[in-house]
Amino acid sequence: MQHYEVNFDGLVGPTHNYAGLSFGNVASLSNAKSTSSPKSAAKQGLQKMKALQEMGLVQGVLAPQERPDIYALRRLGFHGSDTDVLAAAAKEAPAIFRACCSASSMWTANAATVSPSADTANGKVHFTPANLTNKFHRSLEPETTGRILRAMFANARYFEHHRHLPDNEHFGDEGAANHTRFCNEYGFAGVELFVYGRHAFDDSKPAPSRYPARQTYEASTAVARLHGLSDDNVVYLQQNPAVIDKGVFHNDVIAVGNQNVMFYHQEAFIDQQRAFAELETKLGGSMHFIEVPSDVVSVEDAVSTYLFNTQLVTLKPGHMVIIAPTECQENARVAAYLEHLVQQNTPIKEVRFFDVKQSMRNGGGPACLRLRVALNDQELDAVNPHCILTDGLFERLNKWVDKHYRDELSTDDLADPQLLEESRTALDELTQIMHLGSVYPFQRD
Ligand SMILES: N=C(N)NCCC[C@H](NC(=O)CCC(=O)O)C(=O)O
Repeated sequence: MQHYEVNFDGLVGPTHNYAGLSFGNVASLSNAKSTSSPKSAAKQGLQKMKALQEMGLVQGVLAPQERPDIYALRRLGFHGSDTDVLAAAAKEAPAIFRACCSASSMWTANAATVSPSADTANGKVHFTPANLTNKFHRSLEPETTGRILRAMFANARYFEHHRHLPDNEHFGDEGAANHTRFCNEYGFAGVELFVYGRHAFDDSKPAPSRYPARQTYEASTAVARLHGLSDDNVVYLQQNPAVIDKGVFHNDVIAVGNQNVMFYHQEAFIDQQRAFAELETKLGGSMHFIEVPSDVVSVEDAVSTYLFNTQLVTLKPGHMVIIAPTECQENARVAAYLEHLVQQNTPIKEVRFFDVKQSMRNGGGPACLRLRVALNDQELDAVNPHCILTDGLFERLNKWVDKHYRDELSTDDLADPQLLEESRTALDELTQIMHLGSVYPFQRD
């Protein structure tokens, strides 16, 4: 049997904009109110997907969500026609309105936590959409995420879907951005590392003081229980609160893992020695722990370049490639470190750079844009085939973007009723291209 790690990248939605919504995410705040380009954002994402497909990897696509979220605005008391709702919300509550327009579902590392069948008690692939409670604009995502995932992974023989955790910060869950699966081979049972920012039910434990810790220990343990993981294949590790306070709002901003490689910054964790020893013992194989020292790359450089928000993909046994944003190339210290890294005797042999600047300006690097799902070939056959990138789908999606997306969008444009119409028309067509059925609220009224 063959095994694959499939990356499902988020397709950037038609309302991609910079509204400065994410306190604790340095890029989001510093680019607030600048003009975005939804068209180039979507195309940059598609180019990355195509490049990975051309490297011989199986590449998937995850559909964006409907925005502006008229339904959220109606729940908040705005009423009348859709145009009335948009106008009143934009005028009376502009900050809430902008939050309801975010295209943040593009960062599919936050869509869900996924456990491959080799790790779970019932031998199925398990999915739990992330509740994303820490940010209002992101808390609007989980219901539709759940519907889209069910439309992509529909076969109950292979796939099990859970409801997102209770919508409360005690169970704040940010999905795969804080979850890394290690294994010797994708098809073998692995060890799932859950990284959390704070304990919600124990105030005596360390926590950041400036910026929020979005993922709680209690959320991580709940997901592990839902997925039927055993104590023998789970490790928990706390993020260093000091780096959260420097802008590391998810673990994937300071660490990335693949198979038996853990690439991370010296200051990423607390109690790392215990956790790494446990990880190695539970994996029953030898791990490569590649630590980047602070005097070579500072946390600030890691945050501004997204050195760790890179994808680490295996092209052939023992040959991994880092998929990095061009920001890493533009920073002399980070570029020099990467050049040095590929000459060391580790499985990381190459670096390839990609321009995902439209996403980076909101704090989303290459790793944020993808959700990893390890599958065997029977499971892959059971995935909705219209969500797997082929040359044909790539071409079709590019044409679809050209037809429906704006070249430029400012936050003032978000109240334009025409934008809502354009977004719905685009998504309606997309559900036909990707055979998703009626996953969006406007299709279900
Ligand atoms: N690291 C991972 N896995 N994901 C990155 C998510 C970026 C996202 N940015 C935003 O939501 C900004 C939207 C705005 O400001 O308009 C966030 O902070 O949740």
